[in-house]
Amino acid sequence: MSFGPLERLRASLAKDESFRVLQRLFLADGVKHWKGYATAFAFMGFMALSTGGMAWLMRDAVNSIFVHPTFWGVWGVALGVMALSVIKGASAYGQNITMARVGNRIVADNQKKAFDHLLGQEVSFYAIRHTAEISMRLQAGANAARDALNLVITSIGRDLLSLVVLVMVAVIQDPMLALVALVLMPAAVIGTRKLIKKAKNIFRKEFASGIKLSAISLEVIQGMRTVKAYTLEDTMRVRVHTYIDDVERAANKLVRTQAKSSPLMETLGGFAIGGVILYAGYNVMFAGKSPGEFFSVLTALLLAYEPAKRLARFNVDLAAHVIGAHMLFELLDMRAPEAEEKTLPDLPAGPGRVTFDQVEFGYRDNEKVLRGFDFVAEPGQTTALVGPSGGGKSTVISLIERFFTPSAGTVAIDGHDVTAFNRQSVRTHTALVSQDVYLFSGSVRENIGFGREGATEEEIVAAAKAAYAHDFIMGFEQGYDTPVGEHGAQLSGGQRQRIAIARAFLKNAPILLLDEATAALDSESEAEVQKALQKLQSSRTTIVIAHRLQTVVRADKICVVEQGRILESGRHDELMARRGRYYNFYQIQFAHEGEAGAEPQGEALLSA
Ligand SMILES: Nc1ncnc2c1ncn2[C@@H]1O[C@H](COP(=O)(O)OP(=O)(O)OP(=O)(O)O)[C@@H](O)[C@H]1O
Repeated sequence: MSFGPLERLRASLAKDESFRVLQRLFLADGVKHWKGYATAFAFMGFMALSTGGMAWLMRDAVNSIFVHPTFWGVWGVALGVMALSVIKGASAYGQNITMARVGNRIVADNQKKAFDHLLGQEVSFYAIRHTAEISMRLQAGANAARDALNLVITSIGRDLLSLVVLVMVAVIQDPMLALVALVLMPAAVIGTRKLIKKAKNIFRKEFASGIKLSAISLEVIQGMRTVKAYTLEDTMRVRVHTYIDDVERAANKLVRTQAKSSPLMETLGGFAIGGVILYAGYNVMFAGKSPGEFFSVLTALLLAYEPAKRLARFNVDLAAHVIGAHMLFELLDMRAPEAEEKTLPDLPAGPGRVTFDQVEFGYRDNEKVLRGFDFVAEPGQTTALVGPSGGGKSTVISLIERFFTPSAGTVAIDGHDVTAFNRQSVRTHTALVSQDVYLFSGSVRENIGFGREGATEEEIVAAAKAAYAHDFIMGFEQGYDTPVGEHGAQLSGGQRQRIAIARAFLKNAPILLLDEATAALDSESEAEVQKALQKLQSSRTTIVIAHRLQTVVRADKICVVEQGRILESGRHDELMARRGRYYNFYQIQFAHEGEAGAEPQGEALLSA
């Protein structure tokens, strides 16, 4: 993976980043849901007060049983505790439900926001990032954003409030007694600080290993046929197991680090209770104090124990969520060039004349793929691009689609430089059938229907007929409702291609871009599709890339593309007469036919 998520996280998650991530979370999501959080907070307040009330009642419980036993006193205290427990139970329920609903909304909002942002990214964004990393940021990142907010709210609302109320109860009952216990509290919190840094590092490692694991397992599953065909099971097993072991190791390390806060708190908590028993026992036995206060403080302490423990671990737990939320924010902060240019005007409608003027382009610095590329594709004509593999033919189509932007020169449609218009409007002028047909899980009908929103059943069927797909679709038991499977896996290569052609026909755009669009068809289907294409071509600009010369001999213009330039162009006969590069290709491709100039029948590739 070229991305190196661990390195990026380490570099960007600076010391005060936790604070900034939290601040952003609160401003972006917390404020928006303030009503939900206020409700949850109110429930937590009730929880804290009822908990404090219980501790308070312990004094009366002990005194009314042991010191001044009265019938009504015992009843009063018992009913009081029951009433408080009902309030506490109801508040806990209310708080959980409210927090969960707000939390789920935050996850959904963030996922929508992140997904919309992904739609606005350029094609090149996806070329350098693994699907697993993007989906991890989308899933785990949104969950972490919710968990970070919830942790902060519950820590303040439930734990801190409970602690404050309980401490107040203890202080009111016996200030000295409370003091003895409270001295040890800050020590526990300070003790966990060292653990936080360690936990953050481990979290980062766990995330990075998790991304790698899901990336490699996704690849292996998707490439299972290749794995099996080349008996790569053992190689892949070793690879995947290594990553699983890494994740396991990080998880174990994390648990060890987190668990370190427990003995600290247990010990210090025990010391606090021991101190209270010593001091209070001495007071009750020798200073004549009532045991009620002692029990009340002890109960307050015991009840304070859990929230205090959680608060001491607060920072350690928060570290994980902050790192996750940071991953989501990183995704949201990346520029989304396609979304940003929505303000650019729409490309005006026109016949669809495509021109390239001295276009330079490279995917990598210092590696030019197109060099001074000049090219014209006229409306109503078919222009074919032929030439050796890697010459830059598909790149020409990518530039017309504005998947990439030239570094110099101009790509224009009807004389308008495409970079001056928003990409969506440029793409409404084009219908693309590329080498790798991509079908989405769903029915045949849906997949053809993606060509044009709101297309009628008749239009879909007409497009399928034109693409020579109707007959095989009707051969399926479920007809147009037949599921195509993941990436169209339940169809043959030729069937997938015909569905993609039907989709492009349905789009009915002025510029038709066919990149090896009929390569997977048998000769008979190809001849039929070619006939349909010829009908369509009369009213639009068609640009065809083909390795099989059979598909292009009738083109209005054939351009030979090699090393990012057009070497020669013209009609088949003209190029043959010129006896140049095209003539050579032709000779090589049809060498087995014996004589040059014979009608092409072979399917050899142009691989000179
Ligand atoms: N996304 C990409 N990132 C980096 N380099 C790329 C990318 N796509 C293509 N290239 C490189 O650009 C060059 C031209 O590729 P292109 O796909 O345009 O060639 P082509 O003529 O269509 O080849 P083919 O006939 O094999 O499909 C090749 O050297 C290829 O390695």
